[in-house]
Amino acid sequence: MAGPGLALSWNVRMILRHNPDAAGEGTSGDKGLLEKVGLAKASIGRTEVGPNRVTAKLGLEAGEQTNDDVTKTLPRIASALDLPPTAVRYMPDPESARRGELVIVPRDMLADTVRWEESGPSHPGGSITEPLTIGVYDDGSPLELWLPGDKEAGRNATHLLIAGMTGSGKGDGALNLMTEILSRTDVVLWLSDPKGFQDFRPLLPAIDWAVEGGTATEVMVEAVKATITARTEWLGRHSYRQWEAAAAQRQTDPKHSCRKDGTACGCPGLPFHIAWFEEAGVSLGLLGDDAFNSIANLARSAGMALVVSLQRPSHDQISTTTRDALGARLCFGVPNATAAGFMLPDSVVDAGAAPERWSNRRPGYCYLVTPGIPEERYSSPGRTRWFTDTATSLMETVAQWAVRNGAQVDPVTEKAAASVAGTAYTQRTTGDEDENTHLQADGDEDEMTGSLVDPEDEGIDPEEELPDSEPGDDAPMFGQETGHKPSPAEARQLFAEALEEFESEGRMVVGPKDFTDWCDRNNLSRSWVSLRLKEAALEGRLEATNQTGRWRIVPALAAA
Ligand SMILES: Nc1ncnc2c1ncn2[C@@H]1O[C@H](COP(=O)(O)OP(=O)(O)OP(=O)(O)O)[C@@H](O)[C@H]1O
Repeated sequence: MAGPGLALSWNVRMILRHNPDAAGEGTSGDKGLLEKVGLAKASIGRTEVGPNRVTAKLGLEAGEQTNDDVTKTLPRIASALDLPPTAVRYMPDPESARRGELVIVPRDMLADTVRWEESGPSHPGGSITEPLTIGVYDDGSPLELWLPGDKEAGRNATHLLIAGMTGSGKGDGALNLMTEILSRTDVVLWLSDPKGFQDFRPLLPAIDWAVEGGTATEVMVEAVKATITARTEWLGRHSYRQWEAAAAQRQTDPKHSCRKDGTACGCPGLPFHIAWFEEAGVSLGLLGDDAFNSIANLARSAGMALVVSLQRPSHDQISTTTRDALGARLCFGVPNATAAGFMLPDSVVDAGAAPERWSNRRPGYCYLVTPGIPEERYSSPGRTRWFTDTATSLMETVAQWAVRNGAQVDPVTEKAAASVAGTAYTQRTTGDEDENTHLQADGDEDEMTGSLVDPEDEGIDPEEELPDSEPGDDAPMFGQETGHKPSPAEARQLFAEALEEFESEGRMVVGPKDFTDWCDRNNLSRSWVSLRLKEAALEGRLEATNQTGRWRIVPALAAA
């Protein structure tokens, strides 16, 4: 039975308000269309028409063609219908190699930019369990995601990987998400941003801990590791199989008591926790994939999510293992199909997703692959909202609101972070104090790009006997008096003082390179420092990190 609903091209034209008959195509138009694109023997079944969406069941001739053939013809279908390539998608039926559904979204509803301040946060004062709305899909429905899991909704907790090339609108996309997070009442945010909070400055007051610079990020990662353990333990003790909104509140339910006698314990709640690593190519390069990986795998059961943003989604920035451990992806325009393939699952690319077609010409356009959203949606483009200068004052308002009404860090997370980061955490400054005193642990640009092991130190054998420095070995070359060479006991004392000084400055991860000036001042060699660092680790003053030659200071000052 042929009805008007059966003709794809007719419906597409109707939606676009073109006169269907003018083109000489009525309900019989589909045959011609399919023939033109090389699918002559395919048949179109039930067709549904929405305000800006036509979906049609497609059946291919048995044994002749497969769903892959349809995928290949998508650009030609778009051409035949005179639509942009991203307007046509195909969802293969997982049960059949020759059936699927063609989805056509004729009008690009994303072409008009939407300013963020026109709508502002979607659920101000709500819970992080409500959807985080970051824009719209091309059919006008909300573009949203969740970070915490929900057993009843059948949704897993996830981390998020955000990628896009310069100018693709990744920065504004991040602001959409961050303003959503900060307008909820049961979540705490930590942020590492090597770009000096360029995009996020108005929101800083609401961020519990914000760091820039390589060493400070290392410290934050060490703190995240420690909090994972403490938080998982807390959730277990309070009988939560995974984090849920009730965990963030004071524990008044006997079902979630840590007391043996089964009465309500009244413990303070544990807000959801997000650790956000901007331009993570830098931090990943510094920290190594393994460190990130292990964190990503364990954090989800601790009521924590990682948000990781990357400019170049490729193997040299992040391993496939880490990428997969992160789960959800938000992909803005990318330079080429390889980058798209790295970010999006094959099935999503096959269904028509092609972020390389936008590159940086369509800022804000993105694909979102995330738990809780039906897979058919993954290949639908969305657009995040635009942040202009006029958004700043509303961002500041959101931040001020969050300072008063948002979640405070809980004692469990706070203690675990302080036990590792010491004063770097306990004396952290927030944006509402002094903009210029943010923890910039080293401010050393070089440090941001390369290995943390100084090339000069790479060859050092830590097992080597303590070398006797030759006189003059460490003396300044010109114009300064040859300094006094400290005795071994003095040297150790100076070294202990140096560690205390690093600690008081919040520089909680150190290596020989950090002692360069100190060596010059004290007439001691870097190889002596390397050995002394190792000894200090044996004594418990330092602890090894995942990076060779980098040591974490075990806080003494915070504990005192
Ligand atoms: N949804 C949007 N609609 C319209 N313009 C947008 C949108 N999102 C971002 N833009 C604009 O596009 C340009 C690039 O955006 P943005 O700076 O966020 O890109 P980016 O990917 O973060 O680039 P970079 O990595 O260089 O910071 C900016 O001028 C921004 O205002």
